Amino acid sequence: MQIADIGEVQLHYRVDGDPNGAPIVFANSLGTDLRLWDAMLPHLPAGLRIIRYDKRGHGLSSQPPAPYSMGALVRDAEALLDLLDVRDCVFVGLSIGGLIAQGLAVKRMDQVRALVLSNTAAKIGIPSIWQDRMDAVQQGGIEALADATMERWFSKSFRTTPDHLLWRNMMVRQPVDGYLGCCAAISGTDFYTPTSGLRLPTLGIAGSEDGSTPPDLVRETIELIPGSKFELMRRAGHLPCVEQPAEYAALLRDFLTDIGHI
Ligand SMILES: O=C(O)CCC(=O)CC(=O)O
Repeated sequence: MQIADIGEVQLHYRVDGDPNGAPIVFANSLGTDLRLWDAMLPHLPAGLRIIRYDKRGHGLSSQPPAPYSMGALVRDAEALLDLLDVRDCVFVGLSIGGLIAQGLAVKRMDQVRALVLSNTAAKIGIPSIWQDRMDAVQQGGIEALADATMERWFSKSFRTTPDHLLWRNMMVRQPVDGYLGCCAAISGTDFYTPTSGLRLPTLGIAGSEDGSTPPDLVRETIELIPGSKFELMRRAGHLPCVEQPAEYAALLRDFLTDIGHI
């Protein structure tokens, strides 16, 4: 467990794998912390320097008051990678993590050599949906959204297993300011134009039962980047690295091999 003091906030992060290996960075979704990747990590190939972190307002990172801007979330990732002296990483971003990935790739070509945009889009939802969610949380806490969220996050079959309750618990334990702050950041973000200008190897991953960022939405963003590859994971929801960790890692391994990162 490590903490990076980047001035405005302190970010909790972890480094696993080979400290001298090729860097791969993971940014997780709304309402989750860096344990999102726990089950998938052991399936990754050897020789990678694996970095993951809790974005502001999540996990063990600082909890500044809401709202947050996407600019601040991108700056946090940028500062963490500078602190860890990371260049030419593969940045894997899931959902809001994928928005951070797009923003960082546009800003810091020296830090990011390739992208994995997982269960994400250039624009997620519309402001009225995010406002409704923020209103619900302000009235009833994150608990008020939890059951509906599980239906978007997980496939029908995964929801019949008790495992999904761990993720429900994780969601409702996130700081309210962190959840609200990130909702505001997503609501205010439309990366359609900057992402259209990206020219770097990109893999898109979608889940066939994703109720948050459905496959067509993910595909539309991936197709903005020439030469990108799109993979659909069947019988998976919004968090395929949880539901199908070995299959998810296999997609990453093939992509890392294709681009010569391993
Ligand atoms: O998961 C995210 O980071 C944002 C997208 C979303 O709507 C998640 C959810 O369904 O709660």
